[in-house]
Amino acid sequence: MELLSVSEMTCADALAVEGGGDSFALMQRAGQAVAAAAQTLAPSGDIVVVAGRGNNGGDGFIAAADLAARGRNVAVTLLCKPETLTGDAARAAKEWRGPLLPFTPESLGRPALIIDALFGAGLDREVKGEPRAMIEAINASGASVLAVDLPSGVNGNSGEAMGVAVNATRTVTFFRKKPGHLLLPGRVHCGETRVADIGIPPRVLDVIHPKTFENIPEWWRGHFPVPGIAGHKYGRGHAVVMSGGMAETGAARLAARAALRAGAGLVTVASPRDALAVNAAALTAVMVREIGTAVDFAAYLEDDRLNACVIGPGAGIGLRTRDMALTALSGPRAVVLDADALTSFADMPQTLFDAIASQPGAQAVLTPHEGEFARLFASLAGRDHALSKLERARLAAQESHAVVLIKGADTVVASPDGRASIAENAPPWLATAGAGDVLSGMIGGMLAQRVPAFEAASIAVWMHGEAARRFGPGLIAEDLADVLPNVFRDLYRRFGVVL
Ligand SMILES: NC(=O)C1=CN([C@@H]2O[C@H](COP(=O)(O)OP(=O)(O)OC[C@H]3O[C@@H](n4cnc5c(N)ncnc54)[C@H](O)[C@@H]3O)[C@@H](O)[C@H]2O)[C@@H](O)CC1
Ligand SMILES: [K+]
Repeated sequence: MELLSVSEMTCADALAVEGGGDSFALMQRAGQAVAAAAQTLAPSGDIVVVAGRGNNGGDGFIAAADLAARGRNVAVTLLCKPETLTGDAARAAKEWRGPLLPFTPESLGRPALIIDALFGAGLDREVKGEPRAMIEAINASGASVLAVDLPSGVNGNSGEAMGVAVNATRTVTFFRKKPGHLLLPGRVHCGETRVADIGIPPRVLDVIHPKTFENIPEWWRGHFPVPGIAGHKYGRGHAVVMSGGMAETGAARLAARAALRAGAGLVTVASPRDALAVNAAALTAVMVREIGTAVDFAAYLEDDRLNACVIGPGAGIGLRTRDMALTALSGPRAVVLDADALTSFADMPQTLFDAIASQPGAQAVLTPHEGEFARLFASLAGRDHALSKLERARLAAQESHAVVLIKGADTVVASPDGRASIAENAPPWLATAGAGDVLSGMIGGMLAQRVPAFEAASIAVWMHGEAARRFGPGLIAEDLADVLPNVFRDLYRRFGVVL
């Protein structure tokens, strides 16, 4: 579940070799894993291996030799002259005694399977010229495509397509996935990604200390909140969700209901007077409390059982929301700032960041979508094309001292301490009005249960995606909270919690 950057993967390889391994043996196992995957993907028909000049191509040669030995009809097309290959790739190429075709799109012919071994972790610039024409031909071929390590053209760290990238049916990577397998558009280019064990001992991770994780239950299970048998509702915390004015109360109610479903012991909607009746009429298990001004809010928050606040959904942009957020941040409680609360600080982000930094025990979570991110972190968003979503989230977390969650189909959560998670379970139909309000409420619910901010946000992101996936197309935001009990039930089973 750890994700390794390209340099961390190089380090893992080096540590495995230092620890008595052999780099060519790693390449052999990588090539054999590719050959095994090829057999499953295309049990019959011709195979063409498109090889580059680096070790990715080396893996391709090993796979070609292995598949030929299994009786498959295989040809290799190589980007350079074989005598210019060096190191392990040169050694792998020597094991190949089958046909070597010219590096032209015509050489592809009409195979059942193309093995893409052109570029892997070593891709370091835009793809142009002959490799570009070859990638375009692979994509137009109609054949199944098995990518070795990464679809050629996809940057392993950022998931960006560097000019052009192979559209793979399946990708086989080695030891651990890389961020580029999960971040968009890389994930789409990968097709289905599988990880092969090539004999790198997991203990190398003790030296590397990876800080990027696939957002899956196995990673956060140690922080998943399970109420104890002798528990009290106050033991599960009390979340407060700030409501906007009369015409904008729905978002806060969505968030409040989600906070309760996510497990908060109690949830209160803090409502301005004009919206009190509409909020009260529409809520049952969620409580309502009149809060007009930041002074009222501060007085209310003197009750230290109120341990998590959600401010932003439908809150309105401007001074009132800013004051409410700063009030929430002035004490030892967890705070989720979303939507309008983020935009309210667009002209004065430093005021927000200073307030978070001075918050005792700082457990703040900011949940921008790309537009809100650009308003709050203008300097990072301006360098948009230079920085990946993962890097932007990390830098924003450092700058704001908060956990920063950048939404999308590849939601990234980053902690000021450098850790980050990437989720890939959100279905396309989760992009629907109000889904973000539900997410901020779920994070509030997790925080109320005293889950640390980074894990609270990551757990909520995964459960939110999972709820949407289970409900299926046609989902509206109101449905999400009601699917959560099923998601909880399965997590309890998965974690061996007795129901
Ligand atoms: N390091 C190891 O021990 C292992 C590495 N393995 C394989 O090795 C791969 C990495 O090998 P390399 O570091 O040799 O890198 P690659 O094989 O990905 O590519 C490097 C070569 O491509 C060139 N190149 C990069 N971008 C280009 C572009 N846009 N246009 C044209 N040429 C470009 C570079 O100049 C270099 O010659 C991995 O992806 C994996 O497939 C596996 O064999 C497992 C073990
Ligand atoms: K590749």
